[in-house]
Amino acid sequence: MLKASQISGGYGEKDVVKNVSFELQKQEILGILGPNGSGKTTLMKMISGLLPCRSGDVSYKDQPLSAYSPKQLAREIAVLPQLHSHAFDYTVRETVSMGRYPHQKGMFAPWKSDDEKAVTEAMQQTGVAEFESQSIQDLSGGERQRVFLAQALAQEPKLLLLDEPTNHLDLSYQKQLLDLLKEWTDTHELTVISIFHDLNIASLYCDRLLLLHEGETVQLAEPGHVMNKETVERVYRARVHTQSHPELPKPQVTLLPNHGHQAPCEITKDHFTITPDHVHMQAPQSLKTLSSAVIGAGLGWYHHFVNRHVPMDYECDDSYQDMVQYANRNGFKAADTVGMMTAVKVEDVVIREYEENGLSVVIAITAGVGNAVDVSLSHERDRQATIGTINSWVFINGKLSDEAFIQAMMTATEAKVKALQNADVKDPLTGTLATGTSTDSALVAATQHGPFIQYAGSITPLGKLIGKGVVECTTEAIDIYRERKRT
Ligand SMILES: Nc1ncnc2c1ncn2[C@@H]1O[C@H](COP(=O)(O)OP(=O)(O)OP(=O)(O)O)[C@@H](O)[C@H]1O
Repeated sequence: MLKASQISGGYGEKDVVKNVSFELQKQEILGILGPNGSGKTTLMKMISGLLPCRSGDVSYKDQPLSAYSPKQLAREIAVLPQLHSHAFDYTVRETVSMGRYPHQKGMFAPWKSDDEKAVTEAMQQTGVAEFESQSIQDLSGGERQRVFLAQALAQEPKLLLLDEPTNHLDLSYQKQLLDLLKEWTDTHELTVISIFHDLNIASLYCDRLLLLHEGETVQLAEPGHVMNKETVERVYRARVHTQSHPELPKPQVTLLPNHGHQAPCEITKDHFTITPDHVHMQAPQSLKTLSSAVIGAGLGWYHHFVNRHVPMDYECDDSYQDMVQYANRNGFKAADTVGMMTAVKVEDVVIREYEENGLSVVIAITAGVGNAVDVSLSHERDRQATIGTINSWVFINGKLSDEAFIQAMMTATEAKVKALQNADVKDPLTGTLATGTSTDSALVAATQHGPFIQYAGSITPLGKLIGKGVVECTTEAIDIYRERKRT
């Protein structure tokens, strides 16, 4: 399709774009990224033939751009430049209709049904049909942007060149526009080159990214290769964190600002309140949390931690909503709360502090073992899970890496299993040693201040504290539970 071979060019004596090469695949979306002034717009002008290349060449369908007349080129390639504030006093329909000019033969060519169809379809798909009789001067920046996109689409190009198309668009229209472009690459065999400032949007929608720095190619590859922490930090001179998108295998970049760091704090037993209804730990500030709770599950930052007592026969179609309402009713905002449930009496919770070598943790366990399960034989059971739960909370005064969070969870789970073995808890169905109950839940939360803790496996300093603490607290909680059952 379009091929740029070692192109250099710019303004005056200076080369702004230096030795850039790429070959477009048909129907792909290629994103051009780079900091301000890195030469993105200049490159786009060179690709579209607006600015000549000082060296190298651009070809389209194996012919140099110069071999095409402007009208021939306009039938193949549409350009949507950055939106400018000035606009002529045309109606939306008139503006979109101008996109048909390259397809018309002669100055006074008749308006054909193909033209009408292309204009109507483009206006409908970009959501501007409702404004068709209005002057584009009376539209908002985002609406105007969509009108010019409609004009470019009405042109029915094979290649669309866009300069920051989502500028001025709200979240919903950004998504609509890019979903539409993606769809057109399939349905209309469209190929797209687009400049983006938003790395995350570019990563989500582009097949490949061309990252520029001072006019040179840093990388030309799939988003997963281009959007790595080191490259982005070096080129954009900003601290970032990269992680994967929650639904797609596409990297996403988060800025790490200099401000907003929380003051140091330390979790102690004093932060816990115990009522007949729940155990509540209110942290002095949000804690980074990994949990399998009913609400606030997964990784996040939370302020309130609630272990709620529910009756043995608790049944609810939507325990998530039930827990949200419970949190809100009790004055903990659900969005700021990790909430678990247990049928055991919550005043039997065992809470202890452990400290060694400058590390400290607080562990809180409620244990009911009526539904104990041997996980190695659970495939033989057909009973539904009922409430009878070991809820394990591990609060860490320290700054954990992601791997330390996961290892802390593993270590706490291994320690829980060991406590069950020590207490000789059996799966009532199989008569074998239990490894947990059918509805156990676990939480690891950290202040993210103080010593940096990279690992939390069983033989690390933190792992040793968690192992000892969880075994001791779980063992005691099981003893209390059994004592209550006996009396
Ligand atoms: N018409 C021009 N005449 C002279 N220099 C120009 C002209 N247009 C751009 N430049 C310069 O060329 C360099 C690259 O500009 P360009 O607009 O291509 O960057 P960009 O990556 O698109 O930037 P931005 O992200 O800010 O839009 C800049 O230093 C700019 O000042």
